[in-house]
Amino acid sequence: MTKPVTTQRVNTDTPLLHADGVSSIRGGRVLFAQLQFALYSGELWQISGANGAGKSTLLRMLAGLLQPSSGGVFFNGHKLAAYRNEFHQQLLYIGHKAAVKPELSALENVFWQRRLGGDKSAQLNDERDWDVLEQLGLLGLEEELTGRLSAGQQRRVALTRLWSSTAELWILDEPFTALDVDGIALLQQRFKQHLDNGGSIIMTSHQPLGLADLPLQQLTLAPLQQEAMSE
Ligand SMILES: Nc1ncnc2c1ncn2[C@@H]1O[C@H](COP(=O)(O)OP(=O)(O)OP(=O)(O)O)[C@@H](O)[C@H]1O
Repeated sequence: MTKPVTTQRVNTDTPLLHADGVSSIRGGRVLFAQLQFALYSGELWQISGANGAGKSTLLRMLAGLLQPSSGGVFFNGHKLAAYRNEFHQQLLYIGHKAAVKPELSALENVFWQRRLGGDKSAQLNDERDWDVLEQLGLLGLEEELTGRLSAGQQRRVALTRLWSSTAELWILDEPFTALDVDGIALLQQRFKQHLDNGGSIIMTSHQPLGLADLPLQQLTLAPLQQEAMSE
């Protein structure tokens, strides 16, 4: 079982997202229990913990992709299940896999990400997509099949969503994976812009983050003595 350890903060406003007493039991193992978590607009949270501690599981719960074994997740004070459409309009979730279509070019991936993100005006070869590719250092690779790009280049294609989306809440599983030093700096700059605009971010990362000018808050899933439980 793991015990949540969070930093202390005092804020009386309604959180943008909060988890109230959530627990996860997977394969008869308690990953976390009675977890309390609240995220407010403009905040950046890092969820850390050992391999298998339940970080991805918690992110998927917070993104409404997985039901907690007990407890609930709330967006702007509304239970997710009853507020799904509004929540999805404000959510950008990127899982730990690259989340790109390998059989499409980088440019096609960026287009489809924009279209599937709800932008009905999006067109293939959109100037905005070229801008995003340029910002991510992907110019010259736009016609390449994404599956043939390197791991870091594929990650950059996946992360273009952070440049084209208008979602308020980003939930990102290991976004820095495979990025080089320049890629990490680019992503940190984008985080800062998003937070300065009042956006919020929850992410996992195994790396200690050098986010000196970003107000990082920590939630650690720490291992406790395991108890056998049924799901
Ligand atoms: N679909 C599933 N069914 C049963 N158990 C699962 C399932 N998915 C994950 N688990 C288990 O839940 C535990 C937590 O997995 P999770 O991916 O959340 O860990 P993590 O903290 O993100 O790990 P890592 O740092 O390695 O990415 C693991 O022991 C894993 O085997």
